[in-house]
Amino acid sequence: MNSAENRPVTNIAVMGTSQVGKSALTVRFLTRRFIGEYCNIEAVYTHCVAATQGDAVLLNIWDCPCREDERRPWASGHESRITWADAFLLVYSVCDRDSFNAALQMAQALRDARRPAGHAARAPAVVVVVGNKRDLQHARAVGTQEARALTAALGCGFFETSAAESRDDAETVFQALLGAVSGKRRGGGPKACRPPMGKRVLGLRSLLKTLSMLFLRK
Ligand SMILES: Nc1nc2c(ncn2[C@@H]2O[C@H](COP(=O)(O)OP(=O)(O)OP(=O)(O)O)[C@@H](O)[C@H]2O)c(=O)[nH]1
Repeated sequence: MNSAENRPVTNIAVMGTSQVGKSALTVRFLTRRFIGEYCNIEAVYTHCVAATQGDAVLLNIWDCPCREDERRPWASGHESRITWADAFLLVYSVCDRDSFNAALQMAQALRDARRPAGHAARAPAVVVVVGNKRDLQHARAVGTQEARALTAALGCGFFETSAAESRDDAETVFQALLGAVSGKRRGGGPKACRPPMGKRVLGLRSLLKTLSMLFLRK
């Protein structure tokens, strides 16, 4: 067994309604870049990160794209994500109240799904709600204090980000998720897990290739 196989693995599902910046945040975290236009592909990115607290972690990030008309992305086909993920990043746009309402409903649905009635309590997932597009202050439709209070009431972490303007916001969010997951795991040992069945697994090299294809298209 090599050292990579001994690394703790953390699975993160990035969810939210369409056009809120799920791919932008994921790509910003993985490459430190904002390219403005993202392929609408569903992919699991595998990446090794040095966690702020503790050793290196192998991260699987499932960027779940959402169709334009899909206002309830948690309503169907999400069971595999719920069982697969250690943590959920629920993204909304601070300029789009519907996307915020959807993120709250998603957080609620995750909480209910991870604690099925009549079953022994299962470890609740780490859920962080992220209000993205903080740079678009003139178009803001969701207040910071309101969002902080409502997400806290659901037991979620909360951040506001700008994938477009900040190089550090995405890093802060993903590191907070990693810290919360490893905090929960302490004593339980690393989880052995794989990318979800049937999903395309991309390393950083494939992601960079996809990004350079996008640049060349422009
Ligand atoms: N101003 C601003 N625009 C952003 C930001 N993040 C993303 N965008 C833009 O918002 C649009 C949607 O971004 P994506 O990352 O593709 O959004 P998504 O949630 O992955 O969208 P789907 O694939 O449709 O689910 C793109 O035009 C991005 O350039 C941000 O922080 N600020």
